[in-house]
Amino acid sequence: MRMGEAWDGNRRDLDAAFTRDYSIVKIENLSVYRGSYTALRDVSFELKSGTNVAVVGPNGAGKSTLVQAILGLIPRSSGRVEIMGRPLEKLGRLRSHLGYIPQTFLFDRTFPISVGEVVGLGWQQREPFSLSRIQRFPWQSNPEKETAVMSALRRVDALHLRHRAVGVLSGGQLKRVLLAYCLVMSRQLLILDEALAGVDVQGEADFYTLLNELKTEQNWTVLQVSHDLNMVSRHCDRVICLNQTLVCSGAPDIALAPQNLLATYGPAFAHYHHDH
Ligand SMILES: Nc1ncnc2c1ncn2[C@@H]1O[C@H](COP(=O)(O)OP(=O)(O)OP(=O)(O)O)[C@@H](O)[C@H]1O
Repeated sequence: MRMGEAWDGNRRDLDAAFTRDYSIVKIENLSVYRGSYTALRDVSFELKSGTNVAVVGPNGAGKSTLVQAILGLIPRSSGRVEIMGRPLEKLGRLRSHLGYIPQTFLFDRTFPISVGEVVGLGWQQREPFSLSRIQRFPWQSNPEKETAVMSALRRVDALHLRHRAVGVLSGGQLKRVLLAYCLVMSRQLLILDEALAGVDVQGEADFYTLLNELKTEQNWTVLQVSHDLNMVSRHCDRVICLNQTLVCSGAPDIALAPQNLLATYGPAFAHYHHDH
């Protein structure tokens, strides 16, 4: 049973998504202009259910642009994005099955909201169209939600932070809390955009281990932008090398082979590789 199992009118789509080799994301000929600049050109790939896929590439390669286009946060110039078998524009309530942890999570650190309350924001009722007691009196406590929040925080080893103000958390603690926010409801796809930037080496390794455990338990498909090729090669199933266009993709030992890294990062990589 997946944590935070949710009611959804699109049950058939979800059942399909639980089976292996189901296509969670399908990108066809995606191009994105940012102003007059072509940030992404003619990118196509598919993500299968239950895989942990990294997007790597140099600064300005279009990695965040790709993630934002998949989430529908920025417009596409051309091409098609399908999520769970549906065009992005027709995702409807299935959108709640996407979890996203951005590169930077900017908020007012003096805002008085606790960790438990933040995670609770990710929880939704099972029957959204019925006027339940909770919807009529949203300030009243909801035992189902409390249980879901506690079990998500426990799973990311952050239950002890539950009553702490979110503004006082360290970078690593905040990332765990955001992961709990994603975990409190059933999700299919988790997108992380350099989510571990600024987290120390041990924290990063622990987070990757936790992410892979959750991927197996929850059958999450994970798409993560990362600059840490070492972590990527150890923890991801597939790697997509991007530099404005898709340079290559495949298992880490193939995609991260020196000739592919040279094609992705250019001569600067050759110097780096030589010096280390
Ligand atoms: N809002 C914007 N307006 C105009 N150009 C932008 C905008 N955002 C990004 N760009 C440009 O699009 C290109 C791709 O940027 P993007 O942030 O997707 O790269 P990235 O691979 O995520 O880089 P990094 O590794 O540095 O985070 C860059 O040349 C960037 O300058």
